[in-house]
Amino acid sequence: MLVALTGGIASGKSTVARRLAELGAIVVDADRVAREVVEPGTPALARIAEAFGPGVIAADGTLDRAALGAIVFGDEGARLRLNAITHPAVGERSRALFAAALADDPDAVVVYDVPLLIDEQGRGRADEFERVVVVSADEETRLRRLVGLRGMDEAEARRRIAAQAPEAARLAIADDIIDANGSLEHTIAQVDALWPTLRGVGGAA
Ligand SMILES: CC(C)(COP(=O)(O)OP(=O)(O)OC[C@H]1O[C@@H](n2cnc3c(N)ncnc32)[C@H](O)[C@@H]1O)[C@@H](O)C(=O)NCCC(=O)NCCS
Ligand SMILES: Nc1ncnc2c1ncn2[C@@H]1O[C@H](COP(=O)(O)OP(=O)(O)OP(=O)(O)O)[C@@H](O)[C@H]1O
Repeated sequence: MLVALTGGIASGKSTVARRLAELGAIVVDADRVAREVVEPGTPALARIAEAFGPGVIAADGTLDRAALGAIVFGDEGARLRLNAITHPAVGERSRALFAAALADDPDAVVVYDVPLLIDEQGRGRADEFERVVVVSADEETRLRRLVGLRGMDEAEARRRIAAQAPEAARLAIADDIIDANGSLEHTIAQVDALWPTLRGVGGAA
């Protein structure tokens, strides 16, 4: 079973993914894969340096994430150029990880924690997955978490939210919705109720 877990920034995807892992899922984290594919020496990092200039490479040769973030979250064209470099590499590496997990255990529930499953055109990569779970939280809730819990500057938080598909577009492709506006306990309880249906027992799969 291959499941996509998506949601807007700071909706609570990682929190849900962590719970699913505790319950037995194998989680592949797209943000983490996106870091791996731009490590020093990778073709993607070389292309980023070419496209955005030496200012996005730190003195130690790693990607200066703050510098690149400042460019791409304020400029849609730049963000799409970055996506065009990173997304094929992230997709390829992620698919290899899914295949390895399923080869190891064909009954595994593999969960792909991915913020950008859908794109401006609609379904994006959603059709690659048997189930799409959307973690849903209002924009104001997400903004409060970015500023209050992660210490992000409010303007930066608004720019990041605006750089993603609207909530309605995510909800439109959901097979299952986890409402993450409430308490953590409420979120976890919904994950626990969802899990048997992903395992193919105790409900519609
Ligand atoms: C721009 C970068 C350097 C900023 O790094 P930073 O450490 O500040 O953020 P991090 O990578 O932890 O991402 C945090 C969140 O930002 C959002 N986000 C990241 N990249 C993008 C993007 N291209 N478009 C919209 N939202 C994005 C996601 O919700 C993500 O969970 C980095 O996000 C990046 O390289 N992005 C391009 C790769 C990508 O699309 N990653 C998303 C998963 S495929
Ligand atoms: N009801 C809730 N459900 C989920 N998370 C909650 C809830 N209430 C508060 N939080 C907090 O909100 C934050 C959500 O962050 P989390 O990393 O899970 O989001 P994310 O969607 O993975 O973000 P990103 O797109 O940046 O990776 C966490 O600090 C979590 O503890």
